[in-house]
Amino acid sequence: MPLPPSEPLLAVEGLRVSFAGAEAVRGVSFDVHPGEVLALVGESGAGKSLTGRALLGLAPRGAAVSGRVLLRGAPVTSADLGRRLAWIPQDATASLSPVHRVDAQLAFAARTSTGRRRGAALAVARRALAEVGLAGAVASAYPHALSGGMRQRAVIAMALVNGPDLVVADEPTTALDAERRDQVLALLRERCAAAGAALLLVSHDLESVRRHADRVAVMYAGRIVELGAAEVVWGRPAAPYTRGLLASLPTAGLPHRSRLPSFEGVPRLSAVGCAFAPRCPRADALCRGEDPEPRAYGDRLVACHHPREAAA
Ligand SMILES: Nc1ncnc2c1ncn2[C@@H]1O[C@H](COP(=O)(O)OP(=O)(O)OP(=O)(O)O)[C@@H](O)[C@H]1O
Repeated sequence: MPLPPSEPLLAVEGLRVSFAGAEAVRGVSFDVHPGEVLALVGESGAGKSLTGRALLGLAPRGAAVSGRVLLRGAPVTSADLGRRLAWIPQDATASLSPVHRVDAQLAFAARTSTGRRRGAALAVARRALAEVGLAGAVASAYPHALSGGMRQRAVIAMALVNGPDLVVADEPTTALDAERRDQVLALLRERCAAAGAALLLVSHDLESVRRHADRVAVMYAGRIVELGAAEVVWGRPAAPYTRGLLASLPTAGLPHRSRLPSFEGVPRLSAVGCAFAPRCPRADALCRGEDPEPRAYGDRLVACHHPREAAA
């Protein structure tokens, strides 16, 4: 069912994930719109994967999760996973079963969550595989007979086999070299667009995100610090953390002296104030005393007491 442009496909509201009282995701809110590519970026440990997993109901054992996740206005349930919501985990190709043919594995996915009959499910599976360029003998091979790139395509076909509204892909290309990474992401984006599915891309690969995302949410220490259209956030970052993150790109074109001089140290999670304050060149007493809430700053959201737009 098509949605009015203003109504989000997915609404994440105040998502929190903690382990034994220690919060790893600290009140994350964002929307995903139909058909868009939204990237969650940030350095290792920022809480990107946990956010992606928790919103699908796949938080690891021992995690306490709170907040609301609405799909087309209704709370997400376990029945949505594999049907309206698809998940491409890190190292997804390793999750293909070595003892079943690729088309049979997709057919299984197309049967269990939809109630299709065996023959219909196999036809759907083969069509999904053909759409990513895996047809004939390749489609009915065992995973070990396929190249790494072919297995990646099979994983994309598997995610899309039931026509989901949203695909959540967690670092889908980490194991690949830069050129293959880009090809796989381009294929993933193209197939999602063709199927009318939105894509939530969890990634620390900033170069790929620059090319493939419509919007970007930058995470730091369990919070979103900046969220907006990719060309806005990448072209004119406003949060000091985003600017530092982009300066770490070799192609960002910033003179070395304009890079964040204090991009060292660790986030401050237990104390009051902004978690980035110990590393931030703009931090003052307000930053050390009060954690900034996300608020509108021009055409984006920024959680910073002293946002300042700067050319990247
Ligand atoms: N099962 C777990 N038990 C305890 N802490 C966890 C668990 N999973 C994640 N964490 C903690 O939560 C924080 C966020 O983890 P997460 O995997 O979301 O980071 P990330 O931003 O995806 O990083 P990366 O890019 O390295 O995957 C980390 O500090 C991590 O130590």
